[in-house]
Amino acid sequence: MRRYDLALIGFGGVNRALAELIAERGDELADELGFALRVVAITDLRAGSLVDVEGIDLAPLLATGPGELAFAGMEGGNADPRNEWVIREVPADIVAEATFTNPADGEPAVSHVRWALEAGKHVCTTNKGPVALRGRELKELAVRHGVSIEFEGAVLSGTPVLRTAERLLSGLRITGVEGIMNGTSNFILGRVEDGADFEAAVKEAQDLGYAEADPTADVEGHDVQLKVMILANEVLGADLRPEDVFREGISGITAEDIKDAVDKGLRWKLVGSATRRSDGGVDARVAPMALPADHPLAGIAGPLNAVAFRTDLLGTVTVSGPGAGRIETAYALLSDIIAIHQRHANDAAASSGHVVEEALHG
Ligand SMILES: NC(=O)c1ccc[n+]([C@@H]2O[C@H](COP(=O)([O-])OP(=O)(O)OC[C@H]3O[C@@H](n4cnc5c(N)ncnc54)[C@H](O)[C@@H]3O)[C@@H](O)[C@H]2O)c1
Ligand SMILES: N[C@@H](CCO)C(=O)O
Repeated sequence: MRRYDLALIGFGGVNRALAELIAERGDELADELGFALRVVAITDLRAGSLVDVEGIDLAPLLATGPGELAFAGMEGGNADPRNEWVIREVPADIVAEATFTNPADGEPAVSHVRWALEAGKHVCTTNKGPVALRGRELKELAVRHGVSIEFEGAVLSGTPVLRTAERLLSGLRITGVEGIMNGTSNFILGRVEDGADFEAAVKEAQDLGYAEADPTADVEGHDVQLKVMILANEVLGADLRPEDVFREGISGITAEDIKDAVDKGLRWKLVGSATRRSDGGVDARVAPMALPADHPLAGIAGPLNAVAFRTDLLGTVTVSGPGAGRIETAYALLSDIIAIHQRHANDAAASSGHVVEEALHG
């Protein structure tokens, strides 16, 4: 059976949840998917780095609280993350990048992805920075090195929006996308609608693992701005930069505004959209909107998100599902690994994917 060795860059909510999936359901997944997964390296800003080319024993790491994990002193461990060395030199097949999203220039995640691709390693990432800000260049780099870069989790966590557009809507002309694309802000708006305090709702979203490391990115619309860029670039063939996407967040909406809207049968939602103009250009924006209760997006509640594709032959096709969450986003990484396997299982390049003796698996 083929086996893929993984290097996890960033060991916060998402990559820990991926490690949990591998530790708890690895055998079941191998039976179902036809390949095994093994973690050979982990790096994290706070915990340091840990390398074991024979496979890291994940159970003790997962039994340690996130804030308490320190790799220094463990065999193969170091207090320093040593990202570049790990990404370039440790013999892994796939690099899973899940460090902080930097909406300004995407770094250092852009470099993490570039190092991996240059080293001939596939990349799966949930990090919106590299995809939104440097996606075109990184995809070209991947092609040049005969590897894949997959990023389903960059939009709507594990809900398959990008792959639906790429694989299931091909042949249609997509003229625009519109949706609720931030779990945190949607959760906050709902909680304030229920009477909670705004700041308390932000804290709840952080505790539930929905929010960015700096939740300003959620509340002020930077996160949706990046997602709109990704959708516009991937689905509408645009090449948008942040300054091309008008952005307004939800911080200007008061509890009073929310109550007034409810009294009028309206619901405040943070809506992102990208629309193809008749001259071929794309208009894109992020802004709060008070939607009538019967609007298809008005009922999308809590961390649930939705993206509606406007198409020529089918009219509007909407994909809805979790927009945030640790395990939901770890599933996005798993779906990326499945996509890499499906694309490369028979490649010569994939011969770096190790073959595990059948005998080991019965
Ligand atoms: N949590 C979600 O619901 C969700 C959904 C979709 C996408 N994402 C994206 O996935 C990524 C990870 O999200 P998360 O919820 O796990 O975040 P997190 O803040 O829980 O974890 C990020 C981890 O990366 C580490 N890190 C940061 N910079 C690093 C660096 N330079 N080198 C090594 N480690 C570094 C941090 O120490 C932290 O442990 C983010 O980019 C986020 O935007 C998250
Ligand atoms: N912070 C983001 C994570 C998913 O990208 C959200 O709340 O939607």
